[in-house]
Amino acid sequence: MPEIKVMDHPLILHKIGIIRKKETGSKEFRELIGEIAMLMTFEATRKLELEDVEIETPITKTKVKQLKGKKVAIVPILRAGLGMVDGMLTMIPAAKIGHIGLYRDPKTLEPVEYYCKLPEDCANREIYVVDPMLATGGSSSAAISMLKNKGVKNIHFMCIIAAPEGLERLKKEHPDIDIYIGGLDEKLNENGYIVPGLGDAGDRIFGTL
Ligand SMILES: O=P(O)(O)OC[C@H]1O[C@H](OP(=O)(O)OP(=O)(O)O)[C@H](O)[C@@H]1O
Ligand SMILES: O=c1cc[nH]c(=O)[nH]1
Ligand SMILES: [Mg+2]
Repeated sequence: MPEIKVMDHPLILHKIGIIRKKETGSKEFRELIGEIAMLMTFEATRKLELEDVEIETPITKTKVKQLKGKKVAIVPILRAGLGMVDGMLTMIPAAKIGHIGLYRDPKTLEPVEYYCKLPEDCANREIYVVDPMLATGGSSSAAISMLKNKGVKNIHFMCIIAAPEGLERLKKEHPDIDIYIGGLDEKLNENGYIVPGLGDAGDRIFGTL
């Protein structure tokens, strides 16, 4: 069963409070996005399957748990999704990384694709699509459709802030994926920005405001 989970861990909520502040500068913003992504990875990977394997400690033989089956790939939606990758790699260092380049046309709010490079074996991996912001849902829905067109089945989506409108769209267009959200906000404004939100995540991460 697909899972939709809004984070409730105090460390995650505290850090989200800091990135919302308009006076938080790029350096701190970028560091916190990475830390939040790292902490959210704990929740988002809870369903990964384990198997028992026999090993030898320096003392004796014993059984330990190891991750079973599919390997992981992280797929950030450029640019802002890049800010989440290093934090996630701290938790899953062997993950492969795919990149999907999309920007949202400021007038139409429609996603415009400009890049796609995925691991060759992505159809056999557990895929984590990441983007700090889920606003109308256009970008994340398009990215997930691109992956499905390449035969990827096990898709999880992780974002730090979501608008209800984007969550509804994603649930409708991709009812089969897990969705992990740091904070679920009130609404979108007339320009398609999340309220209260945190502004433009990509610009704040890369200092291009
Ligand atoms: O849910 P949506 O309405 O599609 O909006 C969300 C998208 O908008 C932002 O990207 P942006 O277009 O600002 O590109 P950037 O990451 O290069 O800044 C954000 O990082 C998402 O990708
Ligand atoms: O509030 C928003 C909406 C889309 N993209 C952002 O970076 N922020
Ligand atoms: Mg942006």
